[in-house]
Amino acid sequence: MTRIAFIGGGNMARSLIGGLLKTGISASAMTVAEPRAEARQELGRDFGVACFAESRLAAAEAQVLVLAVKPQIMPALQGELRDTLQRNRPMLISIAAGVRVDQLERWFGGLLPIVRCMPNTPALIGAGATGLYANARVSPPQRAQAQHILDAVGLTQWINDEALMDTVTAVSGSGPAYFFAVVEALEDAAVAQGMPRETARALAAQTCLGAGRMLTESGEDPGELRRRVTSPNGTTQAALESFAADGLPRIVSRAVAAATQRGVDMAAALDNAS
Ligand SMILES: NC(=O)C1=CN([C@@H]2O[C@H](COP(=O)(O)OP(=O)(O)OC[C@H]3O[C@@H](n4cnc5c(N)ncnc54)[C@H](OP(=O)(O)O)[C@@H]3O)[C@@H](O)[C@H]2O)C=CC1
Ligand SMILES: O=C(O)[C@@H]1CCC=N1
Repeated sequence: MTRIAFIGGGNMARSLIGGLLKTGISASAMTVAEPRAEARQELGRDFGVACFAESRLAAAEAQVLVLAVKPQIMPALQGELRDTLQRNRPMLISIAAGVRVDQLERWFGGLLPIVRCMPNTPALIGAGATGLYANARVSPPQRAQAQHILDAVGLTQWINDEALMDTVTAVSGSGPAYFFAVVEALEDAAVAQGMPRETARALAAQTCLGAGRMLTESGEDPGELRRRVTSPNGTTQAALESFAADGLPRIVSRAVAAATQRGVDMAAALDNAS
């Protein structure tokens, strides 16, 4: 039985643990390191996993360590995990935004198999999207193991060029927030026209779900699906012309560029600090 230790028991770790339990992995195969006593209690109660205040105790028997702390915390883990890593040589799976494989190798050891990945919060309901990148030390079985862990919470895509991991973060890692922001704006627009907020929310949220399902289930091009909604000189055309006049593609591309750059900058800040 492969033992998996989560270092950090916050939102993303909870999503992954919940997903893994649903695939049939036993709670006894997982441990969690989490400094907050209340969070440890909740993890134990909700998932039946053993929780520890100290990372080295959670990691002691693990073949796979999922590093699920905030990027700024990552360098501090090296002291806590040094002995365990030297003894067990586990595979590391980092989910931290921005943090590069060469940084992980520097902090935790260049000989370790390391997977850098970027999931997203819909992982909580098994509808996540994750990009994964592996260093040269990751063997084919370890690659399959990492994919199995992330497959438990949704779709996975291997990325061959690590520089694109910041793009993954900007597109699907942060992406759920963009769609929530669009739903908020749609809702506000409907309310401004006199619609009750609950009605506006229900219509906007179901439209988001329906459009997403059409896209993923039909396999059709989004442009084609858009054209099918758009009657000549109809209401959709009026809205899309307004979007075009306001420069929607440029707005989106600038936002994705800003998120990508923030990932790069977050990693650079860690270079300067560590
Ligand atoms: N939220 C998102 O949408 C996504 C986040 N990510 C990445 O996932 C990572 C975790 O994010 P998220 O789950 O949202 O964050 P959370 O803050 O919810 O979880 C991180 C947890 O790690 C704990 N922690 C802090 N220091 C240590 C330590 N030394 N040892 C063990 N645990 C520690 C924190 O405890 P305490 O609260 O006491 O500090 C907290 O419970 C981040 O690196 C983020 O970039 C990736 C994809 C999507
Ligand atoms: O905002 C962030 O930095 C994290 C990474 C992707 C989603 N949330």
